[in-house]
Parts: sequence; structure tokens; C-alpha cells
Amino acid sequence: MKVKKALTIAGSDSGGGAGIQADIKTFQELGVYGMSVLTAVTSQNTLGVQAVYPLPPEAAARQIQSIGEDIGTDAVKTGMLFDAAVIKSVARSISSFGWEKVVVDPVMIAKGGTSLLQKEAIAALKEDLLPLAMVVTPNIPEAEELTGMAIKTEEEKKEAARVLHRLGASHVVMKGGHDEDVEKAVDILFDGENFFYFTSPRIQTKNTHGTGCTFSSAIAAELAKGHSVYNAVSTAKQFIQAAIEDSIQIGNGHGPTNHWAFGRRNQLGGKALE
Ligand SMILES: Nc1ncnc2c1ncn2[C@@H]1O[C@H](COP(=O)(O)OP(=O)(O)OP(=O)(O)O)[C@@H](O)[C@H]1O
Ligand SMILES: Cc1ncc(CO)c(N)n1
Repeated sequence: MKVKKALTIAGSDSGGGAGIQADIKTFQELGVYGMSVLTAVTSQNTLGVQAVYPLPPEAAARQIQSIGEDIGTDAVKTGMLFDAAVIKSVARSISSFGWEKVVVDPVMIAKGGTSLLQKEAIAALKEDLLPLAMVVTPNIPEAEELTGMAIKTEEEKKEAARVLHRLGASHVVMKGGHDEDVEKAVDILFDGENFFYFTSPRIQTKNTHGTGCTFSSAIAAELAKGHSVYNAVSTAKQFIQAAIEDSIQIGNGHGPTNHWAFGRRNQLGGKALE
């Protein structure tokens, strides 16, 4: 059979809730064939990141080459890239294959505070990767790092989106997962002209490990299937909402989201899982 394909370029999370593992599970659930290029291996569980083992930049370039020269892909998503050399190598490889449906999740810091991107790599992220992004999906702290702005108000969020668009990303999704004082989780999409709001009730749970990875890979999967950016973000928002509502209670810290919730609920006519 013919399938649509999606590629994640990211780090491994041994605990299975974020990184490459979250991405592949999301691709599978949304019906696209998933491929992965590893940039780093992390020792990680629900309590946090215990160790980071970066791979050399050639490893990313070589893996992308193997995929590009044979299989190809319909969409790409980047996650944890760790350092400037990997970012430059990934950007060069994506450009050389002319891949256009590129979702950049500018992963910087894991929930427990471990850095997944070196400080000096932020310039490379802005200069080399943002211009290739069809969609960039920063949370508020990441948007603050990328723009140098303090972002609190709605107008500041919109202004930061304009700045990121000017840096070369054709669409920007400002994620609202970190606005803990509001009752709703509001993500704002900017397409260079208009702002679109995606709003859902905020779920009170500690099990939000991997929300950002899952959300951005759902966008990539939907783009791979040929949907518009607006429709891809809309489905990704529903996917992550179900995944957090039915989140998984494992380990002693922040449990992961539930990647099969969206699909199973659709089969069950929208009911939450037991
Ligand atoms: N408690 C919540 N209830 C509902 N939606 C949420 C909640 N937390 C996050 N989201 C949604 O999950 C998606 C990811 O947003 P978030 O801001 O958490 O990303 P992130 O900080 O990059 O994730 P991560 O912590 O995995 O790096 C967004 O669509 C956001 O609105
Ligand atoms: C490997 C990896 N990528 C991304 C994140 C961000 O959630 C994480 N915790 N681990």
C-alpha cells in the first residue's frame, strides 16, 4: 500500500513519553509511516533527565542522507538538537533534499530544568533553522529566548509571533501550556497576516511529560497527509487535548500523555478512556 511518511529529527527519551518515542507513537496513531534521525540519547524517566549523550553532527547528516536518498519524506519535524553544529548539519541536509513541510519545535529545557539545547546554539536555531520552518511551535519561555522579549500579555505574544515570522518561519504557533494562571490552554497561530486562536479547557494534571513533542509531531503528521497548516494545528490541538485528558499514570513524577487516546476515542464516539 501507499503511505504518507513523516520524519522526526530529535533526541531519544528512554522513558518513552517525549522525544523520538513520542513522535513515532504520534505518527503511527495519525496513520503516517514514521522515521527517525537521532541527535542525542537521554537517560530519562518521569522524574527528569539523568544524563544526555549527544551524537556527533555527522551522525544526523548521515541518517538524513540514508532516508533522503532512498525513502524520502512528506514532512519533517525537529525536536531536541542539542548544539549549534547539529542544527547547522540538520539545516544543510533538509535544504539539500528540498523538504518544505518542516515543523520546528525549538526544544530548549526539559520539565525538570535540564538543558536540551546549549545556550550558544540559539543563534544557529534563529539563523539556520527558522528560515526553513513552515511552522515553528515555541512555548512562552522558548519564544522569549528566541526573540529576546519578555512575554506576558496577549499583545506581547502576538508581537513575538510577528518577530519569529520575520526571522523566516512562515507560520508561528505560540503555545499556551505554560500560562498556569489561566483556565484555558490557548495556542495562537500566526500566518504572517492573521491570528487564529485554538482554545481548550486547561486540564489539571501533573502528567504532561511530552506535550510539546506530541503536539508538534501531530502537526507534522497532518501536514504529511496534505492538510493545511490551520487544519493540521486544529487536529494536533484535539490530539493533545485527548492525550492529556487520558494521560498515563506511570513512574513517580510527571507521567506521559496518552498517544492512543485520540484514535480510540474516535472509535468510541468521543468518550474518554477508562
Ligand atoms: N494542562 C493542559 N491542559 C490542556 N492543554 C495543555 C496543557 N498543557 C499543555 N497543553 C497544550 O499542549 C500543547 C503543548 O504545549 P506546551 O506549552 O505544554 O508545550 P511545551 O512546553 O513545549 O511542552 P514540553 O513541556 O513537553 O516541552 C499545546 O497545545 C498546549 O496548549
Ligand atoms: C529527548 C527529549 N526531547 C524533548 C523533550 C522536551 O519535552 C524531552 N524531555 N526529551
